[in-house]
Amino acid sequence: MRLEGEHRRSIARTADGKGARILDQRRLPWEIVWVELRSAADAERAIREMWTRGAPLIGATSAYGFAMALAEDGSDAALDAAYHLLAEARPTAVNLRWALDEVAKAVRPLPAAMRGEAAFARADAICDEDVALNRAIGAHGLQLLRDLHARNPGRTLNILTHCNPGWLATVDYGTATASIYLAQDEGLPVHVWVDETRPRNQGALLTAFELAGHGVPHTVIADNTGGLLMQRGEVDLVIVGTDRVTANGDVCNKIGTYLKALAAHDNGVPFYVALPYTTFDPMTPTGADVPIEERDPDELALLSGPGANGQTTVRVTASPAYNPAFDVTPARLVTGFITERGLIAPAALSS
Ligand SMILES: CSC[C@@H](O)[C@@H](O)C(=O)COP(=O)(O)O
Repeated sequence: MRLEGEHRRSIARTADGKGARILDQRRLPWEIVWVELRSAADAERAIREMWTRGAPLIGATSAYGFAMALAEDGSDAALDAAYHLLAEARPTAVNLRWALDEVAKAVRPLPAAMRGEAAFARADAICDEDVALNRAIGAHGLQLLRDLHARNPGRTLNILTHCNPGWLATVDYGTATASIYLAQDEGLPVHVWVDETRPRNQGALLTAFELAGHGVPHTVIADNTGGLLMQRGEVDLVIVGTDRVTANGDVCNKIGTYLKALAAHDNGVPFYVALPYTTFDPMTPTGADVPIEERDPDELALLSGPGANGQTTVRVTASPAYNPAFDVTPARLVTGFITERGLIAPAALSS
């Protein structure tokens, strides 16, 4: 199953302009189901329950949710209530608060009756900008891939990624995947090792779906496999996305990213983080200061998927489970940040 078109747009305004349309990512890759969000409460639920996810897309969804609330009631009280409702939907991705602040900044000076339309316009602009940012990140990452390939032109370039840093996590292109899509489009031989990304399997379900849709050769691996592949020289570089990079360059991303960075460091494999400026958080000093989301242990204890008679769920442990959703990779393990402005060394952030 695939979605066609250069611009796949994982979020857009509904036809009547009063809501937002998202893909229900809980059902991918088995079914493509678009859902209409009609209120801030709908948007908050979709973010909290991960119908929609990925740092930039969470930001875009919250912006539309905020706009829906303001279209209904543009008063200061309604503005503050919607801001807080949405800001608390998920704690780790800084893009959520960034997008809400952008909308609030745009509408606060306006009379209540004008705030709804202005908020929708700002949300649209946030989405358009996200596409442009990812496209620019992709262009810089592509140059990096070309340079690495030129060192060993006879070989396929093996890239390892974690979680879903793709167009499903953004409005289009993705952060880490943008350069991979551009490389594939220009005929550079690439192959992607896709970490399954337990417990929610964003790699096995979402990244693999995206790469297949774009015709990129890829292989899903268990989360524990990357170290072995790196020792064997079968990974040329790692590119991941991020939910927040703090002032000192620490990288908060999906749980398991840190272990990949350690293995990459030990094996001399370059470890890159792709992100737009909206994911930098200069107000938070270090990764230790980032709130790490803890999710329902049943996400770990239960496995679900399509069975012979519809959706099947099985329990895979009889013991208590613990499910922190993100970890922190220290800046010292990061080779570079791939941004819309080019490559940035972690040391450059704190200098
Ligand atoms: C745009 S990519 C960066 C991250 O948002 C992505 O890798 C990630 O960790 C997403 O986590 P999720 O919990 O699925 O929202």
